[in-house]
Amino acid sequence: MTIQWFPGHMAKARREVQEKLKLVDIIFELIDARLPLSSRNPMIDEVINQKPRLLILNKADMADESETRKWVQYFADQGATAVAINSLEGKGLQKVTKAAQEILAEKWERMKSRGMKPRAIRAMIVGIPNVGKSTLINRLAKKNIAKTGNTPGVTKSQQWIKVGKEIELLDTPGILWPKFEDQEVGLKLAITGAIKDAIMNMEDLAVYGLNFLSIHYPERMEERYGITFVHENLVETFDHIGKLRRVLGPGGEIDYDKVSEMIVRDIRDLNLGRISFDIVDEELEKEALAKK
Ligand SMILES: Nc1nc2c(ncn2[C@@H]2O[C@H](COP(=O)(O)OP(=O)(O)OP(=O)(O)O)[C@@H](O)[C@H]2O)c(=O)[nH]1
Repeated sequence: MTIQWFPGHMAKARREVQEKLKLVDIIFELIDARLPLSSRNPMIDEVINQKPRLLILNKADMADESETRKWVQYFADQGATAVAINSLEGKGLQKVTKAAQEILAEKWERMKSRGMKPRAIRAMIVGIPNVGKSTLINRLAKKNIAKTGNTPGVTKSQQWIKVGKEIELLDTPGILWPKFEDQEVGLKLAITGAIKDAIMNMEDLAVYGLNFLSIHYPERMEERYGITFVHENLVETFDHIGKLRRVLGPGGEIDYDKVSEMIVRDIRDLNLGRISFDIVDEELEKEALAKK
C-alpha cells in the first residue's frame, strides 16, 4: 500500500493515535528488526507522550541475528524494553506478553494495593506502513480479524482482541509516517521494501546495496557476485555481475536495469543471507561523535 504523507495526513494520523492512547495501558511500537532506528516514526516520542511502550522488532527472521541481539541490548541500555519476533510464523510472541507484564508490573501492583481488580493489559500497535502491524494482529488474534493491507483512516468502531487472558489489543493499529528527511534512511527503507519502488531509482538502490554489502558483508558479496568491492567505475561492476549472473538483453549485451533489479531482489529475497541495514556500532559511533 502506498500512502502519500501530506502534512494533513500526518496531522490526522497523529490525532488518531493520540485519541486511542487514552484507551490503552501500553503502546506496542512495531519496528523492522533490520532497521531498528530507520523504521521508527520520527515523532513517536512526542506522539505517545510518556505512555509505557514496548519496542517490538518484527521480521527478525530477515535480520542479522547478531545485530538484532545488539539492538535489544542497545535499547536496554537506554532503559527501553525491546523484543525480537517473527509475526509471519508467530515466533517469539510469548515474549510480547511477558515483556508487557514486566513493564506494567509496578502499576498493576499499585492498582492491586488500592483494591482494584486485576484486569487484562490494554495495548495498541503503532508503526510505519508495511512493518507488519496487521500480520502481528492476526497472529495474536489467531484468526483473521484485521485484514492485511487495510486502508488507514477508514472509520470503524474499536474492537478488542483477546490475546490469552493477559492482553486485550485494539484491532486497528496506529499508522504513522516514516522518516523522510534523511536520504540514507530513505534508501534503507526502500531496499528492505518498506517504501514503494516507484518513487526510488532501482539503480541508486542497487548501488547503495552493493556499497553496503562491501562494507558490512563482503564475504557474502564475494560468494554471490565474485567481488568484494564496488569499482569506482560503476559500469565495470555492473558488467561483471551481469556477465556472472547472465543478466543479458536480446543481443547478449548487459541489461543494466535488469542487473539493478536483480541485485535489489537478491537482497530482499535473502539470497545474500539475513542483513541488517542499521548497524549498532555505527549508531554508537555517531552518538559518541555528537557528544564531543
Ligand atoms: N519475513 C517476514 N515478513 C513479515 C513479517 N511480518 C510481516 N511480514 C510481511 O510484511 C508485509 C507487510 O505486512 P502487513 O502486516 O501488511 O504490514 P502493515 O504494517 O499492516 O502494513 P500497512 O497496512 O501498510 O500499514 C507482508 O508481506 C507480510 O507478510 C515477519 O515477521 N517476517
